[in-house]
Formats: sequence, structure tokens, C-alpha cells
Amino acid sequence: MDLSGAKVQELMEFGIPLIEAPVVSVTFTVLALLAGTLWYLYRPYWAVRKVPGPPSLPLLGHLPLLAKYGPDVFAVLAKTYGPVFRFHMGRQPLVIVADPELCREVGIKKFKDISNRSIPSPIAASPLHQKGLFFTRDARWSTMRNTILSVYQPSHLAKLIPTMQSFIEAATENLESQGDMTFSELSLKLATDVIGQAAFGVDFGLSKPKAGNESANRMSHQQNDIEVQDFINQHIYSTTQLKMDLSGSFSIILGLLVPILQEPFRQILKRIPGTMDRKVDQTNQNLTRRLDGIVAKRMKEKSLDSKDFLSLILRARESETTSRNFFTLDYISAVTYEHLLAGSATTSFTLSTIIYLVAGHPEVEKKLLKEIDEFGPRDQMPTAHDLQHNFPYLDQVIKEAMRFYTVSPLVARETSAEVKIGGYILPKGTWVWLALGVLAKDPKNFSEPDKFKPERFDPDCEEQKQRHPYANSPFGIGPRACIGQKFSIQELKLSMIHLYRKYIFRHSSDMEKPLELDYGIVLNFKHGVRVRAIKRT
Ligand code: HEM
Repeated sequence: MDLSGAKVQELMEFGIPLIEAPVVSVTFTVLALLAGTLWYLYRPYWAVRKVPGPPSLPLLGHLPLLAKYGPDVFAVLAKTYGPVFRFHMGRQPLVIVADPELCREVGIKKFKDISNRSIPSPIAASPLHQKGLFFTRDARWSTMRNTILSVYQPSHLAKLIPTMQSFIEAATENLESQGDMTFSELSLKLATDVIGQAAFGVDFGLSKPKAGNESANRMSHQQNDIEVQDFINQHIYSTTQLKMDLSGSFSIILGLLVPILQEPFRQILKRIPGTMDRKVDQTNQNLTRRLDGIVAKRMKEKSLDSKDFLSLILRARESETTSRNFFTLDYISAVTYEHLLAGSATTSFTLSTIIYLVAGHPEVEKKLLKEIDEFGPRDQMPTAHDLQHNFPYLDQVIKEAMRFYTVSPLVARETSAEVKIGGYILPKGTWVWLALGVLAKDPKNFSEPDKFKPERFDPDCEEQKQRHPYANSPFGIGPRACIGQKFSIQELKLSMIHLYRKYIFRHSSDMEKPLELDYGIVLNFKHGVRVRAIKRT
């Protein structure tokens, strides 16, 4: 600003302060930055501001509410704000849907426009987890899903029964001699072994009690044990780091609060020794290397005649060009790994909760034992048909346990076009999450929802007849629902039949009540399910 002396005098007389050019430009820059930051922080909220929800803090959003109420926060908010409401995971608003009919609308009727999943910050930091079926999108997802579906034919699942049965038998020998045991640890090893065999064709040998008296085999077993244990430890580390709250690595936390900074910070932090980001990155790199190695070796083997999931995908992929283009080595590794991940934690959690709940309900146990005993001699292995039709009460027990403890209480989806749900217009890119856990505890569909009552799923029960068909959907809804549903139900039923033919279970004296849970991508136990097995005569 170049002002003559007279002009300066004149301005000062009117009390107008003089502002130098650098001050103006600095002020302007600060204001622009502030506006940009506010726009960045509030833009996602602005798009869905008409959806009701509690007031949220800048950056933190509703995370303090999550800390206060734990996962019950969604049931609490549904009561206050209705079946469609906003919950801000840091900066990111989620539109939560907590009504079975609206969930059907999102999952099936409007699937065309809500077919992808949103990618939460822990996954955004993990390329390994992003390339599985769960997070792939659009055409790549449908091609991958169709190829994988061909592997899930009922006839193929039926062929897996003897394999599953042999793992279950080996893992559950002499449980009575163990006294108080952490059943959830055993069931995680068992489920990992079963899926390891089914997915990779590899026996991890985690759940078998170690014989260890043949010295010739001992060395190679020990070597194998170390490698397998290492692989599994890395798998568990990589999985448990996928936290949804504020306990993950620094870049993951940043991803919740200011997503734009997540990737640059991850790139820097992964190079700094001692950071959690570095450890997560190295673990994921190691796992990726190992998985790629397994896949590359299997691809080289000329005869792909084994029945494991990996070989079947490789074969299915060979027969179709589109599938070959999409299913590159890194995606095959990721999908196979995803099976290990999705198939072990969920199934083992469910088996452990069933054992926990049945042990605390003697009247349920009595009815279950009767059904299992009446099926036939104890060494008669059930067929796929038996499992489907001849254990109706077991069916009810499993459904009720999965309702009671919904292992995956939230299902993540994202709109790919503007869409109207429950009267609210949601723009393209809105994160829409189905609150399966809230549906499962809604007294409108489940009388006394906090009671464990398998009979509520009896087809002749009035409550069952009147209930909305999607009120209990632990495996999700529509074309994007769990691909491993039949696999895990088969494994759960075989395990339950075998276990209750041999044992009943009682809670250990140090088993906390109620069960305490940890909330990651799926539910887990804080301390585990502790029981004592009593041998049946
Ligand atoms: C008790 C056991 C299990 C439960 C409760 C469970 C639950 C779920 C849920 C809720 C979803 C999201 C569905 C949706 O968006 O509507 C899902 C997806 C998925 N599950 Fe499972 N799951 C279980 C076992 C398994 C097993 C054994 C496997 C593999 C063998 C598996 C593989 C998958 C995959 C790959 C997806 C992603 C599907 C897609 O996006 O197309 N799950 N699961």
C-alpha cells in the first residue's frame, strides 16, 4: 500500500488503522487455511446433516460416546434417534441402519447402488487386507465372488466333512484330563487348522495334542511348529491390529481423525524403528511374502488335483479369461489369507459362545444331549443331509447363540450413487452401516432379548412366525452376505455333535459373568471362555 502523507493523515483522523500488505496477505492465508480445514472436517458431515444424530466433537466425532457405552452405543442411539441415524467415527460420519426392513432395502432392494464396502482406516493402512473379497469393489468384486462361489458348491462342502471331523476328533481327545481350560483358545486353534487345511491344503497342526515320542519325526515337527507358530503369530498380530477404536497404530488413529494424513504418515512411520506402524508393516510384508510363496509354488505344481480352496480357485481361474485377468497372484494370496482370517476368528468365537451359553443353561443342555444321543451310535459320522435336516434343536441353539453374541455386529457398505433410505437422501460415497447387533437385541422381534432361549427359533413358535425375516442376520444380507456361511455352520454342527457325544461343560470358577468382550473388526473375548470338560459315560 503506497499512501501519500496527506492521505495517511486523513485516514488516521477517521480512526482507520493502517494495515501493511504482508499483514493482509498473511491474514488472508490464515483465513483461507482455516476455511479449508473447516471444509475438510465438515464436508462429510454436511452431506448427511439431515440424518439425525447427537452433537459431535470436531475431529473426535462420537468416539467419546463409543468409549462411554461400548458397542451398546448403537442401541442407545437407535432408541433416541430412530432406525436411521448418524454416528461419527472421528471425522467420518456413518449412517447407521438399525431396522430389518431398511437393512433389506440396503442389502437387497437397492444393492445396485450400495454394492461396495466402505474402507475403514485400519484397512486403508493394510494393502494385504484390502485385496481380499471383503473390500474389493465393483466389477472386480463380482468376478472374484463368482469364481469363489463355484468352490462353495454343496457337493464340495460335503466332501470336507471327513477332514473337518478328523481335526475335531484329534483336537478334543481327553479334554476331561485338562481340568479348567480356556476353551476359546482351543477352538481358535481348531478353527485355524480346519480352515488352513480347507483353504491352503496345509495342516498347521495347532490343535492336535502333541504326541512327541518318535524322535525321528520330532526334529522336523519342531521345525514345522516354529514356522507355523510364527506364521500364525504374525496372522494374529496383523489381525488384532485392525482396531476400530483409538488403540491402533498412530497412522490408523490419524486415519480416523484426519484421513488425508494417514498414508503420508504411514509411509514415514513405517521407516522409523520401534513404531507400531513399522511392526504392522513388517508383519504384513512377511505374511504377504509367505502367502505369495505358497501360491506361486501351487501354481507351478502341474497337477492341481487337491481339493483345497487355493487349488480350486487356481483351477477355476484357469478356465476363464476374465477371472484370470482379475485374479492375479496378489489377489489370490489375499483371498486365501482372508479365508484364514474370516474363517477362524468368527467360527471359533461362535463355537466358544455356544459352549459358554449351553454350560449356563442346563435345560438347553438336556434337550440338546437328547437330540444328539437319539441320532445314532456315537461313532456314526453325520452326512451333509443329516446336518441339514436331523438336528433341528441344534439349529435353534446355534441361531440363538449367534443372535445373543453377534460376532460381526456392524456391516460396512458405501453408496456408489445417490440413494434414498428411510426417507433420507444419501449422496454418492455415503458410508452406510447395517447394525446387525442392534437388530438382534430388538425387543420388537425378540421378547426378553437378554435371555438365551433357543426355542424362540422353533419354526412352530409364534415369535418365529411373526418375526421379520432379516431380524437375525449374523451372516449379513443379500448378494454381499458371508460366503463362508455354510462352511462355518457345517463346522459348528460337526464340532457340537462330537463334543456333546463325549462331554458336558461347566464354567470354571474363574470364568467372569457376564462374558467380557473386546471390539475389533469382529468381537473377541477379553479373557476367554474358561470351562471344565466332564466326560460322559
Ligand atoms: C460364524 C462364522 C461367520 C460369521 C458370523 C460371518 C459373518 C460375516 C458377515 C456379517 C459378513 C458381511 C456380510 C454382509 O456384508 O452382508 C461376512 C462376509 C464375509 N465372510 Fe464371513 N462369517 C463367518 C465365517 C466365515 C468363513 C468360515 C469364511 C470363509 C471360509 C468367511 C468369509 C467371508 C468373506 C470372504 C466375506 C466377504 C464377502 C463379500 O464381501 O463378498 N466367513 N461374514
